[in-house]
Amino acid sequence: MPQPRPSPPRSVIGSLVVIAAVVGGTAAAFGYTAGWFSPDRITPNRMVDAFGPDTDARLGHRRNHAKGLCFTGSFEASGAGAALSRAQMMAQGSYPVVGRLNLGVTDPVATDASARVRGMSLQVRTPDGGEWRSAMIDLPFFPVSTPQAFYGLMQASASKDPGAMPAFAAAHPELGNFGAWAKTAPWTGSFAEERYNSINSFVFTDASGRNSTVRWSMQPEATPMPIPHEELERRDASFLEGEIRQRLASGPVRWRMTVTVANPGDPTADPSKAWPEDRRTVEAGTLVLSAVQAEADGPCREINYDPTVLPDGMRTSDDPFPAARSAAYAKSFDRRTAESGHYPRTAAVGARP
Ligand code: HEM
Repeated sequence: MPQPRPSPPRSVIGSLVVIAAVVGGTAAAFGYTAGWFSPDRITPNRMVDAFGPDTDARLGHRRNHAKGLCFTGSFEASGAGAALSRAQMMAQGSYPVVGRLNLGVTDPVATDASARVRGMSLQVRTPDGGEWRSAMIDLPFFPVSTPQAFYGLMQASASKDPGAMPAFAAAHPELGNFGAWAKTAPWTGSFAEERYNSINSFVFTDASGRNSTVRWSMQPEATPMPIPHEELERRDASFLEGEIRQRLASGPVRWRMTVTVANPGDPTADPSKAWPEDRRTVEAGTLVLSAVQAEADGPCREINYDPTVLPDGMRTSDDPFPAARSAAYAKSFDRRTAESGHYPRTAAVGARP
């Protein structure tokens, strides 16, 4: 008869219980993050899925702001921004930039005239190893107040139910401001004539440890020339790329970086609310765009312009968007890099006429 096995000592049982709890807890945490336990939970995957089905044309491309082109240049810091942030890119000097001009579309071959929203993404690197990434748009404010509402907006706009959008708009009156902007804001014929805004707020910390909550904008040196939308519709599908290449033939294109400081009580957590016009501003420097490159082969192709990648002296604020954006951009990045075979390096699909 086999000998009964001696019982394990109490300390071993205790360790096993702890390990089981840790393993079980970790699995539960993964399950929770993946949304297995709560069908209504918004996960990064669901957020990215909400931009629409992965059609063949989209494979390998960004799941939003899918059409764009890369650029290189520099950020010429005036030094004035050092009053707000100790980040090296705010100290007077010239720092290399890899950026991306893009359109707020989910289809990489959408026509330029179909995109109401244009974007600019930047990566600035400094000799101390600091890195600043930003993805801005030419809207003055975001259409909705929270990431959850943005998800709801995408679902409502994709819904076959004719009542979905009116119901969403009734529940989110801030959307009316976007509707008014989209109807009345002039269209221009150039990426160079747009003002690009951070929309989200961030916290800058100066050398003495003082914090300021800020938003920033890239203000064009070029004068915006309004063009009727019907006229843009008659231009070729990628007229914006052609225009910026032509403009660059006569020299670099510039924007001034303006940092706006919130007053106490300003809505720092709600990007659908613009701050009053009279807020303190600091001219931090000039963005110089010197050359553009097709995205397929360009230096921005593999950059994830995650707005939470910030140098020492800058951090996220109480605005919930950057964290939600970071999670969604990572998912989109994972998908598009895994599908890179569908987006050949030598064919500039995004720039097809
Ligand atoms: C929760 C809200 C948001 C979600 C889920 C979202 C989602 C996305 C995704 C999935 C991408 C593609 C990322 C990649 O593949 O690298 C993207 C790109 C972009 N988004 Fe957002 N976004 C959000 C809010 C915003 C806001 C508030 C702005 C405006 C400041 C913005 C501006 C941009 C721009 C300019 C790009 C292009 C970035 C690039 O050039 O790589 N997004 N967004």
